[in-house]
This record gives sequence, C-alpha cells and structure tokens, in this order.
Amino acid sequence: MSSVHPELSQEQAFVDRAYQLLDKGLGDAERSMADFQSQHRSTAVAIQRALRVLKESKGTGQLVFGKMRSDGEDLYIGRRRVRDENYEPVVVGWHAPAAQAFYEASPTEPGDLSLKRVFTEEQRRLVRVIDEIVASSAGDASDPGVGSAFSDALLEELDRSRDGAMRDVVATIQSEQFRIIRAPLDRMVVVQGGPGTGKTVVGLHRAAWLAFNHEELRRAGVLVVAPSTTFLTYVSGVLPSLDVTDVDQVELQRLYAGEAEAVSAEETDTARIKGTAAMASVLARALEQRVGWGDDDLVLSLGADRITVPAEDIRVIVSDVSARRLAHSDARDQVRARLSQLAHEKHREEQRAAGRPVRANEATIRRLSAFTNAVDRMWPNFTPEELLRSLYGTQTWLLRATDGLLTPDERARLYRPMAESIGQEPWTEADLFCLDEAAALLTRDTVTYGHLVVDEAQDLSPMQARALARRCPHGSFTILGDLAQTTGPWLRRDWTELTQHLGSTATDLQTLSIGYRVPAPVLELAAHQLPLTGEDLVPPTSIRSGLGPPEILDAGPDGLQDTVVTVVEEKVAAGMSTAVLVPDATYDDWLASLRSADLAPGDGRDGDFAAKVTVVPQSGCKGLEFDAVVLVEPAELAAESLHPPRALYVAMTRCTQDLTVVHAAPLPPGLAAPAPSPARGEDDADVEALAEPAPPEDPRLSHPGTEPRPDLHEMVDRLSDADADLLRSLIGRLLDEGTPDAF
Ligand SMILES: Nc1ncnc2c1ncn2[C@@H]1O[C@H](COP(=O)(O)OP(=O)(O)OP(=O)(O)O)[C@@H](O)[C@H]1O
Repeated sequence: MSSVHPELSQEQAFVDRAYQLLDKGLGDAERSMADFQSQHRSTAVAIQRALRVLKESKGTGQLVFGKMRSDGEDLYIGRRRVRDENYEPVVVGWHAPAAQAFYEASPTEPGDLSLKRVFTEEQRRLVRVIDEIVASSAGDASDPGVGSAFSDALLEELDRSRDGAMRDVVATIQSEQFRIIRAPLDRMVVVQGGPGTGKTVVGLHRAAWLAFNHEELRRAGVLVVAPSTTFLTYVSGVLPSLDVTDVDQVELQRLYAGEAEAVSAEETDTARIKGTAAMASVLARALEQRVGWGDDDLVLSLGADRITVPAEDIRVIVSDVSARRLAHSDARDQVRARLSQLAHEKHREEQRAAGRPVRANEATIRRLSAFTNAVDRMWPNFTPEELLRSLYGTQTWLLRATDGLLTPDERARLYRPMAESIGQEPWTEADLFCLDEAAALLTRDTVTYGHLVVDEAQDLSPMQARALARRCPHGSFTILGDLAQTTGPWLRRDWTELTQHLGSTATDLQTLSIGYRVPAPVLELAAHQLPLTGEDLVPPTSIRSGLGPPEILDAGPDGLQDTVVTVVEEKVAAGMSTAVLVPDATYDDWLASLRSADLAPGDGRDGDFAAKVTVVPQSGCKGLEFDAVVLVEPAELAAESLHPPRALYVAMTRCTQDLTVVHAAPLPPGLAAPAPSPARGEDDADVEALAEPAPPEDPRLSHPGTEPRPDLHEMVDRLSDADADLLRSLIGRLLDEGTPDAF
C-alpha cells in the first residue's frame, strides 16, 4: 500500500475545483432547461435524459482520475470534460484525442510523458495518488517481467472488492486494451481472449469511445448486444458512467421486437437445427411455396356483369413480381396493384365488346371480396408468427420446404402441432431468430445501427449471426468472445465461419492474453480442463495472486449443505461478495436451503447481485465475477453440460480472489487428477461436425440498408434561431458531444 503522496492536498484542491465547476455547470443547465421545457417538449425530454446521465456519471465519482506531464505541460484527465468560467478546458475527457497519450504510456513504455499520475477518489476525496511514470523512471525498462509492466494503480483497482456490478476502468485502461478501443471502424474487430482478459470492459469502452468521437456513428446508432438479461444487468451501469447517451444496450433474445417471447425450452438438437443457416433457406423457400396461382381463371362479379381474368395472365404477374426479389409484403402490394389494373382492363374490354358501360374503376375492383380472396390466395399475408407456426404445424409444407436442405430426422424435429392460438404457441429462444428471419423476408424494415458490439459471441448460432448482420449492414462490428468458453451447440476452431455469417469481409483479429480477474493458482487449476477439450487452447497469463490455491472440500455423503453454508459464511465474514455456483438441476433447492440458513441470497437468475451472497446457475454464470466462488458438485454440473470441460473452465474462472470446490460425488476429470496430455478429446469430433460453413449468398435473403436516426442536433435544426442557440449551448454543456477540438 502506498504512503501518502506528497502532492495529495494540492491535487485534492484541483479535484475540488473541478467538482465546483461541474456543479455550477449543472445548476445553470437545469435552470435553462426549466425555461426551455415548456416550449419544446420532445427536445426537452431528450435533454432531460442527457442531464440524468450526466448526474449519474458524476455520482460514480472519479470526475478527475489522472494527470500527465509532457514537455513541462500538465493535463488532467477525467470521466468527462470540465470547463472553467471562461469556457476553457480544465479537465480533458477520457475519450478526447488529447487523452490518448495517457493511455498509450505505460511504466515500461512511457513515450513522451515525464509524469503519469493516477488518482483514486471516494466521495470526492482522493484516497490514493499513484505515480505510474515519473521523470527519473521514465524509459527505465530494465525489469521487463510481466509484473513490472503493470502499475500499482491497476493492481489496486483490481484488488477492490466487487459489488455485483461491473465498473468502468477509465482510470486504468491498459495500452493493449486502448489500441482495441480505438481500432478503425471500417471493419469487423474480433477480440479473442480468455476469461477475465477484459473483453467486456474493452467492448463497452469502445462503444462509448466510438460514439463520442464519430458523429456519423451517433446518428446511425451504436448497439451493445449482451448474451442474457443477467449479464445485461451486470454491465448496464458501465456506459452511463462513461458519459454516453447514444449507445443502446439489448439482450440477444430481445433483438426480435415482434409479438412472440421465448417461453419454452427444447432439446439441444432441435435448437441446433433451428440455428443453422439452412433454416434461413427453408423459410425463404416456404414463403415462396405459398405464392402462385392454379389453372382456374379468376371470375369477379359486378352486379349482373362478370370480369374474367385468365389464369395464364395471373401466373405472369406472379412470376414477374417474384423475379424482383422484393420483401414479401411489398411484393404483395405490387401483385394487388397489377391484378386490379389487369381486371380493370379486362372489364373495359368485355363491356366494350358487349356494348355495355364500364361499371367499375380499379378502386372498386380492389374492394370486391372475391378480389381480396384472390390476392390472399396468390400472395398470402402473414405475420412472422403466423408463417412459422403454420410451417411447423403442416407436415406437407414442411416436407416441401425442407426437401434437400434438412434430413428427415431434422425435419421431424421441426414439426409441432399448432397451439390453439398464436398467443399460446410454445416459442423457444431458437424460434425467435427464425421469426426474425421471417420478419426480414416479410417486410425488411429492421432497425439498423452504424456499429454493433457483441459480447460472448463464441456461442452465436448462424441464425443469430444473421439477425445481427441485418442490424449492421456496413459490417462494422466489435465481436468479443473466447472459443474455449463455448458451452452451446456451436463449437468452432476459429472465428472464420462465424464472421462469414455476420456478413463481414474485412476482419481484424485481436488477442487479449493478460488475465485481470482470475488469480494465477485458480487459473492453473481451471486450465487442467483445456487439454480435455481436445483442442490446443491456451489460458491467459494472470497478473493476480489472489488468496492462494483453490480449496477442494469433500463433504462426505451427508455433509454437502452444511459444508457449503459454513464456507459461504466464512467468505461473507471476510467481506467478500460470494457466488454459490450450482448445477441448474439443483438451483431451486440451493436457493431455498441458503435462504433457510439465513444467508439472504440473491437470485442470480434474475440478475439480483446486490446481496453479499448470490446463487448462480452454471448456465448463467458466463461473463460474471465475484470476489469468492463456491463451486458446488462439479461432477453434476459437468454431467448436465454439453461440453463438460468447457463448462467447468467457465465456472472455475468467475472469482477475483478465492475459489472453493465442495463435492460429495467423485470429482470430474481435471479436478480429481492431472489432465491427460493433449490428444483428440471428446469434443473434437463435434468441432468438425458442428462448425457450419457459410452457405453461398441466397438472393432471397438480402439485408436491408441503413436508416439514419434523428438525433438531438437534427431536432435543434427544426427550432427557431434563438431557441436553437440556447439549446446548442445546453447540449454542449450536457453532452460534450461532437467536440470540434482535441479536448
Ligand atoms: N484495465 C483495467 N483496469 C481495471 N480493471 C480491469 C481492466 N481490464 C479488465 N479489468 C477487470 O478485469 C475483470 C475482467 O474483465 P471482463 O469481465 O471484461 O473480462 P472478460 O474477458 O470479458 O471475461 P469473460 O471471458 O469471463 O467474460 C473485470 O473486473 C474488469 O473490470
């Protein structure tokens, strides 16, 4: 622990002044808002939102977290820009170009800096000031071991106790991370890194950094996609604390914005079939098969008169419109217009030939119920839910739609009788992505973004990747993941196939190899699982020592519950946030028994991480972290997993300090004894069988273009000059966005 820094009180005075300026700016902005609000409600609401974000970000502290000196000039770096009364910058925002040198400099590679100082603040009081680089040490890289490259500021930050919510790391971003954060936008950046290497924090900081520095991106939108509600809850505080308002966050399962929600589970094999890219072709073909006309002419009655449209002419309309590859509903509009035009022509010809007056125009013809029935027959209207449930529930249609694309067994897995109503359909997660694909075929009006950050991407199915690709038509993605942590049905050896489904051609693969979370002895034990996968997978290098080697406790046949409770009590007494990580099958029992032991555990399934103890199901632990983890009955956990060594590797790498394994059943391989040497393992055959090459582009499945979103600046343009000026200055103060200068 560092002693009190000689310049602490001087730095405290600076921090005090920065807060005073910020408080004053906020007060002024709030007063101006009050005047403004009554006149322009919608704009005022948007600004209110920005104001709230600003207040929240201030609440997290660390308004000023660093200082650097270059050529004798000092520059303070903070969570956001602060200006003085004369509008001169006092603190540079972390995302501004001027702050770059702060992040690029490290103790071993100081660059032009003669001082890099990092502050830790609590409730506006500086509790620590650490000099990472000082003139005398700058450039001294005589000890290039792993430890020397990491500053005390980083190590102290990593040692801070976890409180169930991910924090931003603006004060201690490392140079290898910063390079990824500001990597070019015009390609897909894939970040591969083991557990705890900072992929999630890097992804979130990149989203904020890009939104701040690229106005066109703010207009087009930035979206962060999280793998689950639990995970989203865990990370949701980071972006607001980074002073960004223009980044949306959503769970993968909520991308589909239609009526259906996933309410049922299904067998992995069925989910896998629904996730293959072949399913996109099945849906496109299924829809095509509902389009057409038979051999009978269309006869419309107009009082005593008849209009006859020959079958042959109707089939020409269908094939012409089909050839245009429009969205199904747009095509239907065209079919309807062409059919009414043709029917009107036939009516005119027939009436003229019979010497009778023309009785109807096109609009009248379109109102005839026989006409609407005919359009429905040749080009039926569907919602995505109607299409998918009728396809699943109609054996003959399924047979035709899947012929040559799926095996009979795969087809049989898709069949399910229709529920009584759409609202009662047992939709599953995999169904949601089939519905999303169907929606794109039907209307192509998906909301799109300029950039997507996708976390835990190793588990994506091709159909999920396609849903993401539709939302990011320019292919500007940040893909975060770890191939070693795949726990679903999509095992992959590399990222190529997935990036193809995401529709990107230019890909930049970045690797993170430093482990910031898991203590080295814990990582060492967890890494015994890697050879068991049969893959050549390498764990990260941990920079933490934690509280020593993991403990493995044999609780005996009747002692499991008592042992777990005792261990949890010890960890909580030591002040550690503790997860009890259990097999899914016994989750409810463990929640109940820890409740009855008066431990007041949070329910990890609901993202309830505020309690000191949280029960977490193994299927929902990915991406999370706690000070201490008590891993219960690993053999059971392995037995219910698709890829046992990978599931154990994920579960064992959730702690920042301490891992205890408690078991009554015999331990699984790798925990009981050293793992066998790398060889073809149990997952190996699966990898080859399951990685699915991207199919050639199917012309029926094109992706939509970008729709720019209106933003605050556009709203301003619609106001009168005086209001616009007032508002511009407000936005400048509140959002600090679109900064023309380097600060
Ligand atoms: N530069 C940094 N400064 C401080 N803390 C950091 C830094 N980088 C990473 N961390 C911390 O390390 C921990 C792990 O980071 P993160 O969750 O982003 O890793 P991950 O690679 O996404 O892990 P997983 O693969 O398990 O999802 C977090 O607590 C994060 O705040």
